[in-house]
Amino acid sequence: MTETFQFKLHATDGKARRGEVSMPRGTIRTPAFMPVGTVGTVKAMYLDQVKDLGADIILGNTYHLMLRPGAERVARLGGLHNLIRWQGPILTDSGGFQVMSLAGLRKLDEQGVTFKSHVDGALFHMSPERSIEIQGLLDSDIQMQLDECVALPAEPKEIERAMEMSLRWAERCKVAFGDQPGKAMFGIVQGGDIPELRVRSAEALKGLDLKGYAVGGLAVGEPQEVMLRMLDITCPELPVEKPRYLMGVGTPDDILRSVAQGIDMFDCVMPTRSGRHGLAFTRHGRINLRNARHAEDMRPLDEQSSCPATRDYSRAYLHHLIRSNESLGGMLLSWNNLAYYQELMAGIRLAIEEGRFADFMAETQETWRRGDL
Ligand SMILES: CO[C@@H]1O[C@H](CNc2nc3cc4c(=O)[nH]c(N)nc4cc3[nH]2)[C@H]2OC(C)(C)O[C@@H]12
Repeated sequence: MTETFQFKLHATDGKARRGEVSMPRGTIRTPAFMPVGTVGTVKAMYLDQVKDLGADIILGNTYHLMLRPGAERVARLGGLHNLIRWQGPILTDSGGFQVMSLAGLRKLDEQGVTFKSHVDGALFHMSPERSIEIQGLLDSDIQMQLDECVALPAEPKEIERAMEMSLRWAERCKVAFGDQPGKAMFGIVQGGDIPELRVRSAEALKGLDLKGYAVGGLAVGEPQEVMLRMLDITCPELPVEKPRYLMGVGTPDDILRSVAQGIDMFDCVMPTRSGRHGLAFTRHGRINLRNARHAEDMRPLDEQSSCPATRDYSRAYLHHLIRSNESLGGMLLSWNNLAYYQELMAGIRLAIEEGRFADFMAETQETWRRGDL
């Protein structure tokens, strides 16, 4: 832990990076996977479990928390860490993406976004300044700029307009954030699937000398190779000595291939959301426990795992729980999936330290292909 926000690179292997982010609330070992805690909870998990699995940081969402319980209320209650009992770092997304994907967007202009809450239809306006103010009220450790993420495919002119406005909003967020030594505000590279817009966005954000850089506008339905090509173009434009965060990614394969492009931080609802729907991620690939073939299979998901959900419960029981829509089914598979994601991250970090990341990636992908489900 440090009084200020620091990023140190310990090792590189090709473009893959092994580092750590140090902050007053704790140290984040990178490459890192951040479990998503949208409304102040990593769904179906106790945060002690999340920590014990190796997560150093979790994610919260400005959009959801401003609606419920409300940013000023969270501040009155002592901040998000105090309320949810998570003492490590928290990164909060700024709300723009959630407004586009969840709320009833009413207006988007230079001033910000005006939207109707998906909870009760109430009207809200959020400017870049208000987004940073809300993240401050939440006592967030890593705050994201307000940006406009355009769903792909989109017209180049539309992508350019959104990218340029996001740059202007980044400057306003930097001013609003001011100087908070133990915290960080990250810029977000936009530019869709257009290389020269990606480069322009990255270069302009680099000029703002921010503490970290996210790559946004991806994992919005584009093919994996398009996402990877945008990383291949964007990462070289970002400062080597600052952390890089790929928003909303992804599957285990997405993560491996993005680490290979130089990404340090990830978040995705995949392990928790798909766990609640019956999908298990394992060392041997994915298992859909809804499938009737598991109904009498008394094997656990993986008897060699250190995670009780993975080692001690039969597939037959998990199948029964998911088919019966019992809470315990989602709890056990969320536990299994987050355990698998953190085990994958630990394997990635060690492989980079030992200079064998390419072999680790190939072996892991081969194990998934071979299955043994
Ligand atoms: C696989 O999960 C689905 O895919 C989305 C994740 N993909 C994603 N790309 C993102 C881009 C941005 C961005 O450009 N800017 C800001 N501020 N935040 C972002 C957050 C993002 N998350 C999840 O979001 C929904 C709920 C649509 O389905 C999930």
